[in-house]
Amino acid sequence: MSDKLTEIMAWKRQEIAPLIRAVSLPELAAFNAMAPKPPSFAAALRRDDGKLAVIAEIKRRSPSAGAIAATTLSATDQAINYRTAGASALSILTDEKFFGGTLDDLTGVTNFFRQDRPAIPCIRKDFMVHPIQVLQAREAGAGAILIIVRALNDDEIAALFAAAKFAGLDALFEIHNESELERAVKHGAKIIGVNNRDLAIFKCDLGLSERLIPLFPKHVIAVSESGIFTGADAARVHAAGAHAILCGEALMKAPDTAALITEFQTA
Ligand SMILES: O=C(O)c1ccccc1NCC(=O)[C@H](O)[C@H](O)COP(=O)(O)O
Repeated sequence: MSDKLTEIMAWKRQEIAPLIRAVSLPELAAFNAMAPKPPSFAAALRRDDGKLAVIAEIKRRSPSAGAIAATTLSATDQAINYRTAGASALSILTDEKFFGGTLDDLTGVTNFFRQDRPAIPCIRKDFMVHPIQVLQAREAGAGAILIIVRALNDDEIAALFAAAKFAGLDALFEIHNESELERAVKHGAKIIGVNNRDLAIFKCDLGLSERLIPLFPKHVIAVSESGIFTGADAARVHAAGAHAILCGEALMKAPDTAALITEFQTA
């Protein structure tokens, strides 16, 4: 791992160091029992009609694209736009340094939608390394966390996944090659996403989803992430077996969000 992800992970470990304390599984379970239950992320990704579910990402900037939206963009306004346009779930980047997001973005969005039915689930999109971030995600109303297989050792993955389960959260395992897929499956992942973006050179290749998704165990929910801009792109990964796509830049910049989501869903 010698690329942007290495730099981000090094920063993340430094950023959360002052917050770290032991977080036990009973503590997470107790919090889960008393907090309002978040809508199921996993359930939202399997559509009854067989169409692609769209996880719409709120992303103000990124290392690969630079500025995507104004720093002043309201995450809640963007979430309302996505929901109205037909998104099945939301991905909310909470990393500030590289993506311009905050945990408050996530809290604001989940609070806004708390009474809405059907509820829309949110994933906390951040670089998770310690169960304290899982507790933060649950407190902020997320329904899922991200586990980037390549960035973590097996003990860290096991600790994060156990924390997520006890906190009542789903986990999206992100992979980029066959050996990472094998590791995700070994950990019992139920939702696996192929990141089409090579984080060393920032190039997206949908061929990666086409290569890896057909290898997923049948019970796993398959997500294709990054570099999806058109209905034709969505059709490629749908044909490969994706249940859902995770899309940021294209949706953030779309002049007509509903039209693009419909294009993705009907691909
Ligand atoms: O997007 C980046 O530049 C990036 C760089 C380093 C680590 C992660 C990165 N992206 C995180 C993501 O997973 C994407 O935001 C997500 O898949 C959506 O991608 P896109 O639709 O291409 O905006």
